[in-house]
Formats: sequence, C-alpha cells, structure tokens
Amino acid sequence: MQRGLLIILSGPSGVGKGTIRKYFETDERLNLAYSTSMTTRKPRAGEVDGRDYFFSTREDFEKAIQEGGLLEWAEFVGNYYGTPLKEVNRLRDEGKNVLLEIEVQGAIQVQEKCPDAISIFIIPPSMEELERRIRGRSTEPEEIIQQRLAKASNEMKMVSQYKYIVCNDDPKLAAELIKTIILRHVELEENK
Ligand SMILES: Nc1nc2c(ncn2[C@@H]2O[C@H](COP(=O)(O)OP(=O)(O)O)[C@@H](O)[C@H]2O)c(=O)[nH]1
Ligand SMILES: Nc1ncnc2c1ncn2[C@@H]1O[C@H](COP(=O)(O)OP(=O)(O)O)[C@@H](O)[C@H]1O
Repeated sequence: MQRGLLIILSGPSGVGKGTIRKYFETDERLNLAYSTSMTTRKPRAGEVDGRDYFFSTREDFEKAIQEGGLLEWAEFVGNYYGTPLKEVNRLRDEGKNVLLEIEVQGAIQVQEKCPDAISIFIIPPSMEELERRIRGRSTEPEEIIQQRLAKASNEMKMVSQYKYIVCNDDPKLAAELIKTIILRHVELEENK
C-alpha cells in the first residue's frame, strides 16, 4: 500500500482555515484524515477534547516534547500547540492523506523533516477583512485578538515558505482550489 501524503494547511488566526476545511474534508476522493493537535489553550465553547484538540496541561505538553512524541510544536500567543507523531505515522501507513492545520513555525519544522509535504497557506483578501473575521468570531478577549493580529502580520511575511497560496475570499472557491491541489498530488503519487 502507498503511504499517504502529508498536507499542511496554515494561515493567520481567523483567516478561515476551519471554515474552508469543513467544505472539503468530507470529500471521499481526497482520502483525508485530520490530525488532532495537542494544545495548552483552554477549550472554546463547543470544542470537544479529542476531536478539536487534545487539551493538555503545560506539564504534560512538555513531557510529550521531551519524549519525542511530537512531529512539531510551537508556542503561539502564550500557548503550546503540537502534532502527535505516532498518529500521523499510523494514518499515513494506512494510506490516509493526513491534514495538519498548524501555524507557520510548525509548518517550517514539518517541511524540514518531510520535504515532500504539500504546504498551503491561506491569505485573507485584506488585513482589514482578517480583523473583521477574528472579531466577528468572538472567541477571544480583546487583548488576545490584538496579539493574534500582530502575529498575523509576521506570519504573512512567511508566504514564500509554502508551495501554494490560496486566498479565502469565497470559502467554497478556496475549498475547491485546495481540493484540486490535493487531487493532483494524489494523481502524481499514483503515477510514480
Ligand atoms: N505548530 C502548530 N500549530 C498549531 C497546531 N494546532 C493548531 N495550530 C495553530 O495554532 C494557531 C492557534 O490556533 P487556535 O487557538 O485554535 O486558533 P484559530 O486557528 O484562530 O481557531 C492556529 O494558527 C492553528 O493553525 C499544531 O499542532 N502545531
Ligand atoms: N470567506 C469568508 N468570508 C467571510 N467570513 C468568513 C470567511 N471564511 C471564514 N469566515 C468567518 O471568519 C471567522 C474565522 O473563521 P475560522 O474558520 O474560525 O478561522 P481560522 O480557523 O483560520 O482561525 C469565522 O467567524 C468564519 O465564519
């Protein structure tokens, strides 16, 4: 069986990664499995442990780092986020194409370790629109929104680190573009 692809989806907080993902992740042709990350961030209303994230303490997260249990990890606006390595390997060995939704520092680590990873960066139509979206979502207090927006400006400077850049103006169109990218890579892999 062919090993599954590794797909990285990044982009500033509030750009619409989660929204777009919902439009394409259930498409069976993509044969996707979402990699659930570990984080020390507190759950938002409606988030489920083990589905949206594995919510953890800083102590447990640091233990996972020390034990080499993470493919990559980063600190983002005061919290740790990381990708459990075992699960990614298990899913890829089963032939699943694994989707990581991670920030820029983590994406760079993954690309160093797995140069074949397909990296996609989602940009907003403008920084004003990004601000409207992150505020409109109302999931963070003002202080954290400010920190995330400052972070976003720096993240936008890293677009050249990615293989593909997709603008999220219309989320369905962005999802279609991402589907096309993944399907083409699946096809290339099959013809290897
Ligand atoms: N490096 C890394 N970043 C992650 C991981 N999981 C999530 N992130 C990123 O961490 C940032 C903050 O995530 P979150 O607090 O859920 O906010 P949201 O993306 O704005 O909904 C986002 O850029 C996520 O893509 C991970 O496992 N590793
Ligand atoms: N193309 C779009 N146009 C307008 N609003 C959008 C669009 N995509 C996402 N949103 C909204 O922006 C907010 C942030 O989207 P979300 O998917 O949570 O972002 P992320 O996962 O990147 O942090 C949500 O309220 C979402 O409904």
